[in-house]
Amino acid sequence: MIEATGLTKRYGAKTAVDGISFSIQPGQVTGFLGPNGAGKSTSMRMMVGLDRPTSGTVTIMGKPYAEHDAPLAVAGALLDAKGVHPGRSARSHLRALAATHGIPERRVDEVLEMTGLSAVGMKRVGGFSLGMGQRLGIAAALLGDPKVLILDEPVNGLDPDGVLWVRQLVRYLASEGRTVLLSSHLMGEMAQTADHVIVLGRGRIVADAPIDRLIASAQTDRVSVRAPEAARLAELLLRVPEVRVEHGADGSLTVEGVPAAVVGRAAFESGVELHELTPVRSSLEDAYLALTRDDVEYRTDAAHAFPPAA
Ligand SMILES: Nc1ncnc2c1ncn2[C@@H]1O[C@H](COP(=O)(O)OP(=O)(O)OP(=O)(O)O)[C@@H](O)[C@H]1O
Repeated sequence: MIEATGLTKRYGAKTAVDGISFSIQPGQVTGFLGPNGAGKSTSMRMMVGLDRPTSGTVTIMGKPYAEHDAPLAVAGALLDAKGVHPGRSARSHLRALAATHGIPERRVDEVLEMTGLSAVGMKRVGGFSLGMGQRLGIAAALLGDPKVLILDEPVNGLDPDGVLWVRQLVRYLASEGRTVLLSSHLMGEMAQTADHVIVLGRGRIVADAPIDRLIASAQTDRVSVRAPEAARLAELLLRVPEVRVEHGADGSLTVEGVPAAVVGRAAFESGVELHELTPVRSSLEDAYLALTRDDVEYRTDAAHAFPPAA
């Protein structure tokens, strides 16, 4: 369990984390989401004592991380996969880490095996790909067989196989009763991995909820429709005041503002033939974008970023 109370971090005039409180539960995967600069990494660094809170507290299994006798057995973190000496081999890096924490050497082989790095354990880390570096960072986080895993963008740089591996690994670790917190900007991946999400915006919590509830909260009436007489159907539907209709490049219509039953009835009563009538389910991305619309620090106005070709 990770618990924060009034957790705050200021860097000069900048408030990176602004008095947040939360409780991250064992036995599930919690996703940490938020736009660039929202304060996710700063919060994670404070959890493992790499940054000192300006005020407030964060504890892991009931105590600040640094106060535990065997901290690597309490929490393992992947925060900066580049923080390894490039001249060292993966194995020697992990052996040194194990030795300083009283962890038996056979555990090094176990984590190399778990992360698929056994074959390259003797290779210099400087020659590692981004994905191999991420795997080594995860291996280091797992070294102490910790109760809590804190992973900052673990799938960054991984190929689809690696992304799937991280998903299966963290789900397995959570099923064993561990607490797993991970950040990612990949909403589709997060939707398949997390049970619960905490969304930050400008250092504050904008949502803390089970993922299903968050996605459901973004559900709107949206229906995908295909009809041979699409233009006529659109004209009919637009007579209803709250309806908006978008024409897709593939000839489909997306109808917003009324449920599928209303669209179906309107088509039926007017004798318009339908080939498809599908309610469009909201996604984690829809929910996330709606929640963080006002909290994006570095915004690109798409209309200006991509001017229409002359
Ligand atoms: N050492 C530092 N000194 C000054 N400002 C910092 C420092 N570390 C972070 N910040 C600022 O604090 C804010 C939060 O940064 P943080 O890295 O925690 O965000 P994040 O949510 O992890 O973003 P990203 O998704 O881009 O990784 C940002 O505005 C950042 O510029």
